[in-house]
Amino acid sequence: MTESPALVLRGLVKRFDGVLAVAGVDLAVPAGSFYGLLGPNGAGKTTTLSMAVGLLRPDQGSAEVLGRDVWHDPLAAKRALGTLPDGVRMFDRLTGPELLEYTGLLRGMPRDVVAERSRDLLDVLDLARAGRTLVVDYSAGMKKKIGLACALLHAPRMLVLDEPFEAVDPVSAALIRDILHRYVGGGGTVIFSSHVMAVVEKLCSHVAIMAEGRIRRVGTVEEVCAGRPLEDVFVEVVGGRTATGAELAWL
Ligand SMILES: Nc1ncnc2c1ncn2[C@@H]1O[C@H](COP(=O)(O)OP(=O)(O)OP(=O)(O)O)[C@@H](O)[C@H]1O
Repeated sequence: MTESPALVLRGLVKRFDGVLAVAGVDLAVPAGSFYGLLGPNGAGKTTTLSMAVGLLRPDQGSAEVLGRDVWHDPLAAKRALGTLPDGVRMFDRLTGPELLEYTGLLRGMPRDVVAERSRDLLDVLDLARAGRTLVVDYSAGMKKKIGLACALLHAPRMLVLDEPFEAVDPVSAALIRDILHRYVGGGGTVIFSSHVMAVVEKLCSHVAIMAEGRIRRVGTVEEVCAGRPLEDVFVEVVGGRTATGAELAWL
């Protein structure tokens, strides 16, 4: 792993209706790292990753992918990027193969390369048997997988994935882990958000824990955990809540 950053976020701030969702995020993701972004619901992970990939304009701050500013040089930055956004509508009135073809041609890829890679991705991600089913009729996990296939199609050097394991069955999750592991082994860089501590602990070289729009802990997994389970560190950082038994007495 080289230490020059593949993704640099500087002072990112975002407010929604005056409410701070992201309150000044700085992050340097080293090239060749496998980076996990953790945080409780509403911590600001999706907002941060959306600003990092050019989907949401920050109120302040900047994002750079492999040296290209996402907002000043968007084409170059996006060429180097594969993204799996959360909750962004796909062109889902297409079949999986049609969506991949559309995505590849939009990116200016040769038709035969798109066709070959699409076949590979649909096979590996077990989507080939969905046949002529429209993406709108896919299950939630299948939608994640076709989104991941679209992100990988142009073989980008950096992947930014929002909750890639959400709603995905255990067999597919293992498959996605293998694909990402190989991708990083081949020199790619991944940052992904997740709520699954075990996945982050097992896969990642680095981790950042967000809460209330700020990065609270950051470093290699060994540094952040210092010999403790990641879940314990996470609960300590974000502040755990336990039910005392008095709540929901009516239930
Ligand atoms: N489009 C929006 N309009 C208004 N508020 C928003 C919008 N998007 C996000 N927020 C708010 O910003 C905060 C951060 O949300 P965000 O989706 O980034 O969190 P998250 O860490 O990804 O959460 P989760 O783990 O639940 O997906 C939340 O308080 C959310 O309500």
